[in-house]
Amino acid sequence: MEKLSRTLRIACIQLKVGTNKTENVARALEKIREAKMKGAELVSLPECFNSPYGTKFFQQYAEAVPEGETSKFLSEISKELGIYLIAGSIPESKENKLYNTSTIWDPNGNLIGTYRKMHLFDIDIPGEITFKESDSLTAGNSFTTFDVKDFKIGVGICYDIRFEEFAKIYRKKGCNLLVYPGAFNMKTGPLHWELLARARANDNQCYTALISPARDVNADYVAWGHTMVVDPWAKVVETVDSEEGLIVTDLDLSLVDKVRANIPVYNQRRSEIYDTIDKK
Ligand SMILES: O=C(O)CCC(=O)C(=O)O
Repeated sequence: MEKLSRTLRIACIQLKVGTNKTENVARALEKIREAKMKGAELVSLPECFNSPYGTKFFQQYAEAVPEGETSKFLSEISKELGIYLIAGSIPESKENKLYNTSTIWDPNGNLIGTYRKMHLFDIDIPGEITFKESDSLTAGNSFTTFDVKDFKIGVGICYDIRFEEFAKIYRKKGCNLLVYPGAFNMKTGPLHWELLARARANDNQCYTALISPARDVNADYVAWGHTMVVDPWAKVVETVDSEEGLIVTDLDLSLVDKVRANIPVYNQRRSEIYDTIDKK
């Protein structure tokens, strides 16, 4: 019984996302069912799973949370299947503002958390990729954690993974699993996606999962794919390529304990020194 609460079967869905919202949601529900059939207890969808990723789409696809239709389907499926669900993200509309928002559902279909992307993706690599989320989105300001068995899970979205302080706060809050629905691109994905997943897992000695949409070469924004789960040793335990796919894997907290005991960086930090210099 004790051991059971320290293992968790997680599923990460690398979903094919197109321009038809109804089809996107239906497809997500189908894949969530497949994950449940494989025994998943916690399922995660990618960033922007009901809408194409792009500033010009956010307004058109946005919904209120939890009043919108996508939330209704998410609540129903989590309850029907008795699973925890991190619903990647969707464009959320609230009081004339738009957010990139992840909703989290429990096995009774209750909304137990929402996370609004805190760091907006504004990038300008002339001649290659220019993207400015802050043209249409507002940033969130709060962290979101929730518990499943003995796991404490912290949620971030995509670009958030570049900010190591953000992940460190989750570690301080006691998280042992970080989940980032995300959609890197063909410029930053090849060098940075796996590097950042492994870096955050290594810094914080926790499991880290990154969940991308599948690659669509005809889309305005071409996602890198490569959904992956990394363990606290910073080892990639499972990954997929760029097509639609599903990872189902078991996480074990004894590995988190072991790594943290073997390499005690967390307790050896010299915060008193860093803080003084950082504040200057
Ligand atoms: O940081 C990157 O390279 C990609 C970030 C991104 O695509 C996003 O935040 O949605």
